[in-house]
Amino acid sequence: MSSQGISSDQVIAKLIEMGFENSTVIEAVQAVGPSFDDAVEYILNSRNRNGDRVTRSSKCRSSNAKVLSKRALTSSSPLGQMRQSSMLEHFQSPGRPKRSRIDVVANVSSVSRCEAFPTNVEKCKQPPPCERFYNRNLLEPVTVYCSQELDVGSDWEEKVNGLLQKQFGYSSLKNFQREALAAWLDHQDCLILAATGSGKSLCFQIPALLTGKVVVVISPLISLMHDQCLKLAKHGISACFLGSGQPDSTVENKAMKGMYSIIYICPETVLRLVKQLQKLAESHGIALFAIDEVHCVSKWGHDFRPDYRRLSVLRENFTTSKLKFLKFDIPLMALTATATTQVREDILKSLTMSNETKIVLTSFFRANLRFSVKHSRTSSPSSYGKDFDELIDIYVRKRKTGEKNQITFSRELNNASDTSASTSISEVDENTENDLNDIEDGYSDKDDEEVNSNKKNGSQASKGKELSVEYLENEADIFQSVDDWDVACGEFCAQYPLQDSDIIGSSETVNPPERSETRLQHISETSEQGLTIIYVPTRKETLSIAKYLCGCGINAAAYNAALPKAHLRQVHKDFHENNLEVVVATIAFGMGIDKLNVRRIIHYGWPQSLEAYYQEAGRAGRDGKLADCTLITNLARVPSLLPSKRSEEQIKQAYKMLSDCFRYGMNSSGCRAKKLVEYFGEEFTYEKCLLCDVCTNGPPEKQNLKEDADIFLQVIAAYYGKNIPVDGSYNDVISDNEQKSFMEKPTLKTFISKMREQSQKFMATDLFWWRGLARIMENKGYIKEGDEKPHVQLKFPELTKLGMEVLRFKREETFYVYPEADMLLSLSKPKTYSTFSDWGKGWADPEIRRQRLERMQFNKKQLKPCGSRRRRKPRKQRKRKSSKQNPDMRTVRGRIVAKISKRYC
Ligand SMILES: Nc1ncnc2c1ncn2[C@@H]1O[C@H](COP(=O)(O)OP(=O)(O)OP(=O)(O)O)[C@@H](O)[C@H]1O
Ligand SMILES: [Mg+2]
Repeated sequence: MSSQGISSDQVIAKLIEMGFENSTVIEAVQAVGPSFDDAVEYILNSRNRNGDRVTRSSKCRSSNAKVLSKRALTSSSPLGQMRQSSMLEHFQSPGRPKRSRIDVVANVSSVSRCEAFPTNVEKCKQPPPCERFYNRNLLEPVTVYCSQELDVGSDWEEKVNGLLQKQFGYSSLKNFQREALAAWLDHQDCLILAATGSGKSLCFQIPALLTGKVVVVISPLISLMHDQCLKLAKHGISACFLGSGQPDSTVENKAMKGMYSIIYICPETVLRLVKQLQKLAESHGIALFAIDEVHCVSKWGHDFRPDYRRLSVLRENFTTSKLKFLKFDIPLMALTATATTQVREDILKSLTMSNETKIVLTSFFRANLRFSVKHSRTSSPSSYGKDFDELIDIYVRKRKTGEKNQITFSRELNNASDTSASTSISEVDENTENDLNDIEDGYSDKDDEEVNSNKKNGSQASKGKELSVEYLENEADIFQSVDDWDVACGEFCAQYPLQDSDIIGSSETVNPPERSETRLQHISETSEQGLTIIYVPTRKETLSIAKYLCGCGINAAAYNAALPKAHLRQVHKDFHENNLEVVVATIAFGMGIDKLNVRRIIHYGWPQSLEAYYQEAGRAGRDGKLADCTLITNLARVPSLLPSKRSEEQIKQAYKMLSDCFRYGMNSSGCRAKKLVEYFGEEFTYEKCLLCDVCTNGPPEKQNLKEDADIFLQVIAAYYGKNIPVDGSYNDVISDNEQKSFMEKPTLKTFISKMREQSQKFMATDLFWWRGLARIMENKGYIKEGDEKPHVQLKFPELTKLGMEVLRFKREETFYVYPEADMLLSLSKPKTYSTFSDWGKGWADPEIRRQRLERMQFNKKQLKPCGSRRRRKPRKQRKRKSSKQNPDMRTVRGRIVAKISKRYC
């Protein structure tokens, strides 16, 4: 026993735990006796005695060692709880003969990353810089010297795998992770495009563990940073996050002193801390800059953050030319799960990533996700009962009796949605009554989607609030600020020992895709109910749906950026601790969040893009088990662009993205997973996913729509006065004198009225049929949008050259196509009268007319008290406006036909 009251064995054990070599420790204890301080001193001095390199930081070594030894003796937690994985353990092959000892120190000014890692991953010529240990309470960095020269060699991967196993509990790296790490070892910039839940985070976490240098991760949301830090801490890795506008700079100061292995930071803060980060690079070394969710860089992406665009400062300020102590530019690693080819190019350019940037691309396909699309009105609480019946069944009816339901919907939030709830009962009838009219409204003459959106949101706005773009923007959570929580920063110290329960995921997390049916055998179903996230477009809907579900006995909570920050944190906490069953959220929730047992994602209403949709759907099934991604939306309504500040260019792009999303929903014949991955530019190697609604139910029957297509082409050609030339040389560009002014341009609806007028057969064919057919004909290249302004759905159809040729030469004998979702919907609409003319004739009978008028009067009266006047008014306005725009409406016949057809539809 020493004077400090510990035995030689205890000192040896502690020193070994700290990562010192066995033989070195024994030698030291034999030399100085059972004194922890002296043994550390002895080991450190022995290196100097051996004539190893001494550098600046060696001056503070002994004080650091003292701090460490003091902590080791006083800390109640075992030392092991403070340490990160030892470089030695990962690089030294067992039984390998010892090499000369090298004193490696914290000052990395003389030790570049290349010294720690070879350029060609064949041979490591230099040792790694150092390993740092952290005291959980003091968070003092302590330099521990690696006593052996490293030889990473070609088996670096095995060593990383060992580290993976120990630190994370994973058996091996995935292929794309291996590629990304190899690029980083080679000092290359790297753009990683891999599916949601594939494990991208590991690509930037491993470098921190390997080098002992700091990894700086740029992340868009505090909740995401928090989530990742928490996970790292559980895996024994110290991390912190730095948001913007922090009143207390303690964590930031510690971070800039290199006290955390991984620093999560928002883009604004990176821009502010460039100088400090340069100092950090000099004092401790920065292994890499990771830009997570890098699609936020791109204006063409779905979640553009202007500050992300300024991240080119990373390339400008952390190069060898700028920082003389660097031997290589600090590599950039950019990661995302949702980037189209255009977005990828924009990322590379905006971040000024090197020309040799390695692009690591994996399949975007998530084999265990079951995609489907369903139709619903979704516009009011009256739809909830039908739409969430299955969900209620899952959570409530099947729940074991006696289990107490915990309602997490707070009183204040409850009050917020009272308005919508109070109208729900009276709206049921009204909605049923007006269903068809409402559907027709979805494509009105005043069909500017943005305007429609304002109208829609406006009707949802709380009473007393003025309807303004700002208010609507506020309503929709279009742009999520980084400060989504009530904390600006936080630190997470490594926690040891690792519990089994802490090891999240397994090597089976993502099943490698395989061919055809055998693939499905790997996807296990689970009986657990798991969690559900319902994504809705507006904040108000988060509240009303959460309230509805709570009323049904589900543990549901609302999440949107306008709710109190403390509530948002609580929801996150409850979500992670499985205290919630359903989170009803705007886009503010979920990006990057890794929760294994999310069993279903429901999009209730149109998402704004397929990127957003796929990103949000990607929260499901991260345990590799079967999970559902359902889009429930009003297929009869053309989706609208939620208001936001956009440049003209961005508006065009936003419409394009929305239109792609709309077409995804309308698709009735192609595998949904295939559509999604192909959207991201991937060639889908399987024929189908075998899981989605289209794969399982099969496509609808093909129909020969030759006659429909012909009349459609004819009325367009007739309008533009096109005498079909004999040689079929129709020019796409309408000459100046033929070109009508914007206001005069006929809309799709105008052409539909013409077709109804001209053909007995098509008199009763409704809008959705033609709308769907117009899309199909547009895809075939027969017609095109004639307006310069972008639209989600073709609005001003014009003939193309091909369309003209088809018409002129009657090239196609048949026109077999799969009717799309809205076309099928129009077929399924209940029709009171067997034919349109039957219904029309009814007006001629005085008794029938009297009854109908009475009913209309009655309905009008009924609608007034339940707030439907707001809904009716715009319809009247539209009629007036349309009569100005549409010459047909000026004639009595035109008006009657339009009125009757509207009533019918
Ligand atoms: N090598 C590996 N072996 C097994 N599982 C792994 C491996 N790497 C990562 N994982 C698992 O992958 C899961 C998802 O990881 P991560 O959060 O990094 O995904 P991501 O690709 O960033 O997804 P997102 O795009 O949604 O942010 C983790 O919970 C982890 O369990
Ligand atoms: Mg991620």
